[in-house]
Amino acid sequence: MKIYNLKNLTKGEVNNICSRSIIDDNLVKSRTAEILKRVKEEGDSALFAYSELFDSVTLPKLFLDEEELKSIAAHIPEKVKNSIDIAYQNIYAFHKNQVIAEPKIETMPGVTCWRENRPIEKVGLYVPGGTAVLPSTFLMLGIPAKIAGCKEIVVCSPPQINGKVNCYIAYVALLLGITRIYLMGGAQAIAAMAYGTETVPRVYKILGPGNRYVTEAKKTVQNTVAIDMPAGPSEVLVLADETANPSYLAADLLAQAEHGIDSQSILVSTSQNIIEETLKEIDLQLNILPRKEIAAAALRNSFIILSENLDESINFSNQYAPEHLILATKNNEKIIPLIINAGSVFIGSLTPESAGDYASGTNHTLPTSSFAKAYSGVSVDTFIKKITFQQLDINGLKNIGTTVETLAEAEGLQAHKNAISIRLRDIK
Ligand SMILES: NC(=O)c1ccc[n+]([C@@H]2O[C@H](COP(=O)([O-])OP(=O)(O)OC[C@H]3O[C@@H](n4cnc5c(N)ncnc54)[C@H](O)[C@@H]3O)[C@@H](O)[C@H]2O)c1
Ligand SMILES: N[C@H](CO)Cc1c[nH]c[nH+]1
Ligand SMILES: [Zn+2]
Repeated sequence: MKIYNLKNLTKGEVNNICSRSIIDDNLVKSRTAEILKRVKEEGDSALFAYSELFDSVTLPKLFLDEEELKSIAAHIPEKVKNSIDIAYQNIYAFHKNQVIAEPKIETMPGVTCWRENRPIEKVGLYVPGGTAVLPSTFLMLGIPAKIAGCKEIVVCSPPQINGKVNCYIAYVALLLGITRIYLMGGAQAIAAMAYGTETVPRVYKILGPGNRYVTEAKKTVQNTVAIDMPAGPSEVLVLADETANPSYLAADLLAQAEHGIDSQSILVSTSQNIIEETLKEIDLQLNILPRKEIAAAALRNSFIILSENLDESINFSNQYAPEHLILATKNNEKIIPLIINAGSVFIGSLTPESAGDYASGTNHTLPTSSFAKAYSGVSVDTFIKKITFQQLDINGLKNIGTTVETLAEAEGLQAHKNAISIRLRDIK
């Protein structure tokens, strides 16, 4: 991990770190563009070809149906099944609470305005399955989609080496009432859902995290289809003072580092001692991880920042806008109101980020690459459109009439004015 002293960094260097320019993505951009173009032009045949190229499987067909999912799901170990069920309940409870009907507002006597929720009819969920298969992500996307009431839910996930999905993904599908999974990953899956192919239906909005190819593809197809947000590769920023526990800090930094070679883990601390102890802990813990090569590569893209005081640390964090922010200080409660940009926040030494990744209830599909400055993580709202309604009665038309006529005239739009005047004449 690179170590910086915040007071020695120029504004430009801080900007550079915060822009994630450490990850060079020109190659990813050109490869992704090529994949999108080919799927758009060739449809299914490109999808079969990319499965062979990237996933090393020759697929007989591009999806698994309900019967196949049932037979795969039958192999799920009881312990994992029970844990998925508990995670499901917590995620469901947290998201169900997000459905709020707004009251109607009478802005003037006789002028009533309100908004109603409508589910997006066709959504496409991307469930990552490259270096690790993530049934937890399937829960994070599928539960709010179901609560929102989306009619058509298309799900894509990369095929495993046997040409199927694993039993956890199959089990979550059945739990959610999803009866088909399309076997495709990466940019080609995003292209299929954005443009449609002979087999894969085109959707109105694509949601879900993924690696750099997936994220780049989602960003590119935005002139055709809506997306949730750029989500991935994973990141964490830990704010720690001298009271933090270095072994917990190391564990949390490594948890995100093991996601992928391009993950980023950042420690910002006011304590030189905590930094040194955390580095020692990282060495110890890294060596026993099965995915140590991946985590070690991610740590080479990661860094530690020594800051003078907590205010400086918070400013840096707001500028970096991390996907996950962990607060490991003696004054966490005071920091909370100062957080402006973050995807999701984990407070105190007993709140590991892994809890939110799997089961506490909050959504783990979160904005990365500083997009937390403008985007929220996935929620029921991500699957909903809000339609505004209004109704005027005679009183309302009389009350608002002159205002609208005057403004229409000021804009030189006579027909707009007439639409009011013609009615006012009738009710006088
Ligand atoms: N921000 C979030 O909300 C969030 C949540 C969960 C996971 N994630 C991130 O999702 C990512 C999952 O990545 P993953 O790779 O394990 O799975 P993935 O499913 O995102 O990607 C796998 C696919 O990538 C494509 N691919 C791989 N190498 C390629 C290459 N060289 N050229 C073109 N395409 C290629 C293949 O088609 C493969 O099927 C991780 O980066 C993780 O950090 C983010
Ligand atoms: N940390 C990831 C979001 O960046 C989510 C996840 C899934 N499984 C484990 N972690
Ligand atoms: Zn994680």
